[in-house]
Amino acid sequence: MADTTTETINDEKQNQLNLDLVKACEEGNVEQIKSLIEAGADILYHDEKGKTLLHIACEKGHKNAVSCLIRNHLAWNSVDFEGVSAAEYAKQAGHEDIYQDLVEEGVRTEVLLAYLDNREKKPEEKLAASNADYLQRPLKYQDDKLLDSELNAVMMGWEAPIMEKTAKILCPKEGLSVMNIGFGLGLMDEALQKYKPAHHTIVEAHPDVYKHMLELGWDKRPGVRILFGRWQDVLEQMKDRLYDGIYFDTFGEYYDDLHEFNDHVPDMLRDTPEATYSFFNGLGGTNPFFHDVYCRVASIDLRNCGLTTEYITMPMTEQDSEVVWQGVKRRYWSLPTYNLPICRFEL
Ligand SMILES: C[S@@+](CC[C@H](N)C(=O)[O-])C[C@H]1O[C@@H](n2cnc3c(N)ncnc32)[C@H](O)[C@@H]1O
Repeated sequence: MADTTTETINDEKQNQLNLDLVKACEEGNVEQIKSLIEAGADILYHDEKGKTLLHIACEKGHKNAVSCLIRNHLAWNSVDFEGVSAAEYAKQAGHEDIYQDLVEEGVRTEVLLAYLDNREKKPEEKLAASNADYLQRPLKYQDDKLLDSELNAVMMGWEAPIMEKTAKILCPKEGLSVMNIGFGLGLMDEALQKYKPAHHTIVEAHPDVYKHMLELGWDKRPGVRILFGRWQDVLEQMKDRLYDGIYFDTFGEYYDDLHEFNDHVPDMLRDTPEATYSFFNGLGGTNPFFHDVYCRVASIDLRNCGLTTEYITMPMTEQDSEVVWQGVKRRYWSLPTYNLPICRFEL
């Protein structure tokens, strides 16, 4: 049986080490931080609100302490129990340089992880399980929403200004050739049609959405061709022509899938300075820090495909009211701005 007196002494010693480490982080004393970690202080220590050592160092503006904690494997994306990242603590306290350092750290880690992850995955594992699940679940169109059977919002009407602005950039004049992956509520496709494209391919995988498209007569619209199937499965048909504008906005897929799609874009986008690719930039849509990291990661991935990315920032207000999210399981957007990606061939 363990000796309770010894255990109490050990607990007290551990507590003291942890409190000393908190103090060292508050003071930004890097030498002290290092020696306390070596002495066994808990780098994963957090308070009752989930505030980690990284939050403390960020809030106090101790740049060197932040990098020391990261070098000692404290996660760059640590969040408190309310989901607020350490980087946001830095920003809120006016330490923009630390915020940017953490964005850099996040980008480095994510790019590396994505590379390692992709290298290790077999092709069949890359088929996102959640996309297959999603495609089997029934959908319903309700007011200005498209919902799945678990009340996840596949698409919502508040995104209309994003779709309209993007469509105008993708199809700036009549007679162009455009492609949209993911019909949803048809907001993007309606917006593209306003600019009278000569050719308009729509790729859609969900049978309920496809049925809805046929009911609305999309298959009879001039210049429109519908490719029914997962984009992964109809790539060959998608690639049988070139497009001046391409938009990607699917559901139940991950960043990996977007990344994989990006690799195909140069084969389909017309080789002109105006030809544009864009995608729904919902990555990290409920956390400004993760969103910033993902915007940078996406630009790096696209640069590797020979495309430059510029983000146009749009103020977002429509999705602010609680009423908009009534009846929806999860609020997937809460940022005050939307970063609309414009990706073009590097000249
Ligand atoms: C977010 S909605 C698109 C909304 C659309 N941008 C609009 O303006 O209404 C996503 C759409 O992608 C479709 N989708 C999901 N996975 C897909 C895949 N792998 N290939 C093609 N379409 C897919 C969904 O069925 C859904 O209709």
